[in-house]
Amino acid sequence: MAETTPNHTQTVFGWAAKDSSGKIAPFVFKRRENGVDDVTIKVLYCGMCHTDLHYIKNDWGITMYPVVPGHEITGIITKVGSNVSNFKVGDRVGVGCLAASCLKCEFCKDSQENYCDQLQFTYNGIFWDGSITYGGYSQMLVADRRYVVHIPDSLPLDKAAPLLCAGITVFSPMKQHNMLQPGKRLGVVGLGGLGHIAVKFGKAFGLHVTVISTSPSKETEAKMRLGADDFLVSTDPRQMQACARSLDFIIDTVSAKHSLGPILELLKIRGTLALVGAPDKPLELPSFPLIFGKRTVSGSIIGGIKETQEMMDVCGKYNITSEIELVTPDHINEALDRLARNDVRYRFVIDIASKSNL
Ligand SMILES: NC(=O)c1ccc[n+]([C@@H]2O[C@H](COP(=O)([O-])OP(=O)(O)OC[C@H]3O[C@@H](n4cnc5c(N)ncnc54)[C@H](O)[C@@H]3O)[C@@H](O)[C@H]2O)c1
Ligand SMILES: [Zn+2]
Ligand SMILES: [Zn+2]
Repeated sequence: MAETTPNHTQTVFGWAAKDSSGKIAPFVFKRRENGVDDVTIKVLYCGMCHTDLHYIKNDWGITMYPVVPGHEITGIITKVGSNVSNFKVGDRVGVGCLAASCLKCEFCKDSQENYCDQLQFTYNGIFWDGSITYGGYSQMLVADRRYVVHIPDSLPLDKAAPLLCAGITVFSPMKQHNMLQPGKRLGVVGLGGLGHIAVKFGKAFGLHVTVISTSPSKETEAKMRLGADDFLVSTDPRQMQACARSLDFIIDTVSAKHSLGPILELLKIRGTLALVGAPDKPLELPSFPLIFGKRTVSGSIIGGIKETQEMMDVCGKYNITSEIELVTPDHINEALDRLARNDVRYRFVIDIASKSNL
């Protein structure tokens, strides 16, 4: 589609999945010319979110191949359109999951574009001009100014990249449920890309943080490297029962089907479980832990752009970044395999600029 759109004349090098095999390969494609509301970004780094893997493998049955994944993008502005006043050439910026929304509905007007029903994503979306969007596993991006954020000077662009999706995805529900101030007890289920940033936010905001994981091997690191206070092995009923009714709020970042019952029992009466992980199979919701504990299960998708900028500024203030493993574009497939095996501490980030061309 992009190839047939008239003003899509800029040739870009990137990396795409062409089928559901789980592999990506070099891919040359076209992007639109920089419009009046656009900025052009030289992509320096792109985080590898588990959502990329879901799309690459067509886990959710909605992938439009070829798909150029990547929505944790940082880089430098190289061009700005005539309507752009809040960015200039040379600015350090980031682009997350959002590429377009209707700009008119109640959610767009209230800076909650992420709940607009016409929302289009940075990849595998349909832009306003009808073209398919291609993401950050590529050397250059053209983005509408309304979906771009500034990166504070204090944050390195590689370690800041995962904040654009993993960071805002855990920050937004934590904020909504008043978990940005000290005193409360937070649970984090799944210690991957999203989960480890939730632990960091929890500690920065003075919360007591309990990690709930299937992997006992992660305990030492969770406590020593990330500062978690407690660690529960979710498959150990004794440990789980000993902590029943102890947490105010739990964020569940697990990417595959798992049981919710034992997790819900950890919540205090009237506590909330926020689901952000997106398994391809439905989760079973047992009614007893809900009715006996007056508990709530909620969901949340990324965050709006205003909130993303707020989160970025908070990260600048508290010096919060992702723990990353930097990979060159030649090693994306190895990184995808490791991501699928849950073997990552805690986010792969592609050093896009390490490869000058394909
Ligand atoms: N709601 C949103 O806006 C949003 C945004 C980004 C990502 N996501 C989704 O969140 C999920 C996590 O993303 P991520 O990038 O942090 O992934 P990740 O692979 O870095 O982390 C996932 C964690 O889940 C654990 N896990 C996997 N299978 C498990 C199982 N069966 N039981 C228990 N634990 C298991 C892994 O060990 C890992 O710690 C993905 O499904 C992703 O698509 C949602
Ligand atoms: Zn993501
Ligand atoms: Zn809208």
